[in-house]
Amino acid sequence: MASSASPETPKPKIIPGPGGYVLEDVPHLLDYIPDLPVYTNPLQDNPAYSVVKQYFVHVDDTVPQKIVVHKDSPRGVHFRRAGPRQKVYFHSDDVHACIVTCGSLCPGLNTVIREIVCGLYHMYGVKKVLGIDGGYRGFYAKNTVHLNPKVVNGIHKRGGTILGTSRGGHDTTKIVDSIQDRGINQVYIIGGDGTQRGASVIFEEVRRRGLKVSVVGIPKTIDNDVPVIDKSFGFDTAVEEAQRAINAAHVEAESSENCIGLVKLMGRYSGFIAMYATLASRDVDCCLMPESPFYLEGPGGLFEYIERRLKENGHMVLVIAEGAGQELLAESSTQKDASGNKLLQDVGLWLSQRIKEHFSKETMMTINLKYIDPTYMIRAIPSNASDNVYCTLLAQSAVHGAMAGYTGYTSGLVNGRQTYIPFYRITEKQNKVVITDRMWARLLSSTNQPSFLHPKDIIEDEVDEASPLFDNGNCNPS
Ligand SMILES: Nc1ncnc2c1ncn2[C@@H]1O[C@H](COP(=O)(O)OP(=O)(O)OP(=O)(O)O)[C@@H](O)[C@H]1O
Ligand SMILES: O=P(O)(O)OC[C@H]1O[C@](O)(CO)[C@@H](O)[C@@H]1O
Ligand SMILES: [Mg+2]
Repeated sequence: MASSASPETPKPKIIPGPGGYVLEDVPHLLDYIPDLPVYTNPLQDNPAYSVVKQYFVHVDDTVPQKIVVHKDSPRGVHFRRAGPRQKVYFHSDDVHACIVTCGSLCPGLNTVIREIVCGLYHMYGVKKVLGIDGGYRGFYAKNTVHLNPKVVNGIHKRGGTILGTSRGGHDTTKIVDSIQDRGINQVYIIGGDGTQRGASVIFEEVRRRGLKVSVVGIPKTIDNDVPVIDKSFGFDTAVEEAQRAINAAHVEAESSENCIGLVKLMGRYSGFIAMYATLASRDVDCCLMPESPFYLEGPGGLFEYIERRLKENGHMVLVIAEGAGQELLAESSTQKDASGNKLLQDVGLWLSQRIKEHFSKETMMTINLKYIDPTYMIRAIPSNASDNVYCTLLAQSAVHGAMAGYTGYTSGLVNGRQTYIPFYRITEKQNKVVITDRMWARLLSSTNQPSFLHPKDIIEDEVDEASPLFDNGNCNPS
């Protein structure tokens, strides 16, 4: 169904209220297709929900972005609370949904696919759900697969994505042509920051064409670099799996004299995996991340610290995120992957080499170094129990929002509540570890590593820049 849409780029829907309250609302199909037929939500007749008090989310329910406030502070930015609405804008028989997974693998992708299919089927009676094969390019260059609860049963126990995924290949016109030609009216797009940027331009094109199509993002990434949300699904599982590599490094290091266990972990631009794996392990003596510059030689440098730790303890464990210290490598790479992400040099191998050279040439100390790079092993696994529950809630929230006619949003957890976040808030920046925050101080005090920084080197981050993992008082109460 098409209508006479206004061609201009949609403006953010900012709704002010008393006391400095601001709702950063998400678009609705009614914004550009007036007079849409409205239906009663079929959930009201679903026996599973018959005893739930106030099952439907109140139209005015919103969730604050910041929950730590002062008594005089303004009420601040809020997002629309996710969940089922009393009225829906799709008749179940008319829904033709599709699901696509893009970017790299992440534990939980299959769980989200499963729960979107089952949510649509069991909660709303929707029978037509297509899986798009192989990421964005699958819309126009690959086959599709029909999904139903039987097809997706049990897939949450498997790593990877049953739909396949890819980088690159985002051609907005071809993708929206495919959506239009196939009569798809709900598009569920699972992926990281790049994917959400792709979803945002698909939504804009859909809106420009005036199509009755809800475009919904579900944020995934083990790197946790998607802003605003508490954390991305798969992160927890990846951190848990990284413990196995750190444990092995510790066992090796403890077993030989002057032994260094060095572990490289994923994290291209953000060091969350390295930081959380370090904090969880307590066996790590030093954690290096892209957000915290370091140097090797001289007073206060890494070599001096390693030497001290070996003399004190006889062994040590180092964790380095793959994006750390890239500026120190002689040749920094200018190569990019198909999506435009920087392809990095192997900082783990480089650091191993530099440490070995330093101790053989500059000191009388004989060292042992055991290098472990678990690479894809931390993400090519099924999600753990906590991520599985998280994926289920994200997927169900995504479905409720699309059925209620919302579009152009990412389904995300903010301060422990499911919300709908407008795409522009998700795509405007990347989430990074804030090294002026207490959490980094906690890490420094747990490892006793040097900070490699002087207070004068630190440019104050604005309070709003702080990562939700630190700032929201939920995942990591300060
Ligand atoms: N600015 C953009 N506009 C349109 N499409 C984009 C944009 N950035 C990335 N994409 C598309 O999104 C898809 C996934 O992007 P990318 O490979 O960067 O992974 P991601 O979603 O960031 O996940 P991760 O980084 O966790 O692997 C690719 O198909 C890519 O072409
Ligand atoms: O080799 P691939 O599949 O492009 O993935 C590598 C990247 O994926 C990520 O894990 C993001 O999921 C980055 O940390 C890493 O650099
Ligand atoms: Mg990314």
